[in-house]
Amino acid sequence: MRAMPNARSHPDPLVRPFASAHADGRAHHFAIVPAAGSGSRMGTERPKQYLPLLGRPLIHHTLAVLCGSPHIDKVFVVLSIDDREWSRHDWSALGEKLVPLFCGGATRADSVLGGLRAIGAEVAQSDWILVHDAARPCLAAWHIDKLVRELAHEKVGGLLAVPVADTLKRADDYHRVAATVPRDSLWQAQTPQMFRYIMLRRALENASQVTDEASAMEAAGLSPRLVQGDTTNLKVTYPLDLHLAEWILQNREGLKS
Ligand SMILES: Nc1ccn([C@@H]2O[C@H](COP(=O)(O)OP(=O)(O)OP(=O)(O)O)[C@@H](O)[C@H]2O)c(=O)n1
Ligand SMILES: C[C@](O)(CO)[C@H](O)COP(=O)(O)O
Repeated sequence: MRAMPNARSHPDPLVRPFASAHADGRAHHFAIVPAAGSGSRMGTERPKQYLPLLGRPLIHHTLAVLCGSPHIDKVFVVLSIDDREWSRHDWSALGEKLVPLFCGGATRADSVLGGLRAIGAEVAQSDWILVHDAARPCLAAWHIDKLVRELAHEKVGGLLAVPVADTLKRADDYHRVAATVPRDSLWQAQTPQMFRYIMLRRALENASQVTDEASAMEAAGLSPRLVQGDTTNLKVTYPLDLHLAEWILQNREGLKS
């Protein structure tokens, strides 16, 4: 008869019966960086995370800030199974924290969930996971500091976000204004989004068609906390964003809010 696996040491945290912890008794912080997208809105043949930005692949800037953060123990970057670019670049300057995982999926949520599954054996259930888009290369150390500090005593976790600053219009099918939408209480979600490993994994396993981690947590009935960031942490989506990102990185010191 085949021996039953010991549930307490089972590699899949969803099977373990109670929250495990590290030997030092504290929750650790890990980053997951979804980088398996094709960048269709950018319109370039090369996926946007590898486009040159100040002499390095765009994603190098993103990973450098995460790897350089004293808060973060390891940085897992989730790449497409078919990725042809990663091995063409030198990542050695980023040090030992960086771990590539070739397990990206069809959507951003699939890529994040693939990453969470892949690291299941080395994280504790209550560890914090910071999910950050590869396509946000202007993340700054102070963004991470603020997020980690403000969420340290939260049960659920939360995300960086900025209050909507413009008047909002809902369009009809002909690009005419159908309505003005009250912007009170509206925020634009950014990343990192920081949640406990087991809660985030369960939420994503059960969610359908979510565009960020917070949405999956909301679908699970939880209320992530909004931590105010700033617009320098932009997502490079369209060609103009690449120029804005370059300017922000070159002028970073003068932009600290
Ligand atoms: N299947 C996917 C799709 C997206 N991403 C990642 O999720 C982040 C945010 O997604 P987005 O800006 O939409 O990137 P793309 O999907 O590459 O862009 P587009 O939607 O324009 O195709 C990016 O770092 C992207 O690489 C991913 O890991 N796996
Ligand atoms: C996660 C995100 O960056 C928060 O703004 C965003 O939802 C990603 O969306 P995309 O449509 O995959 O670019």
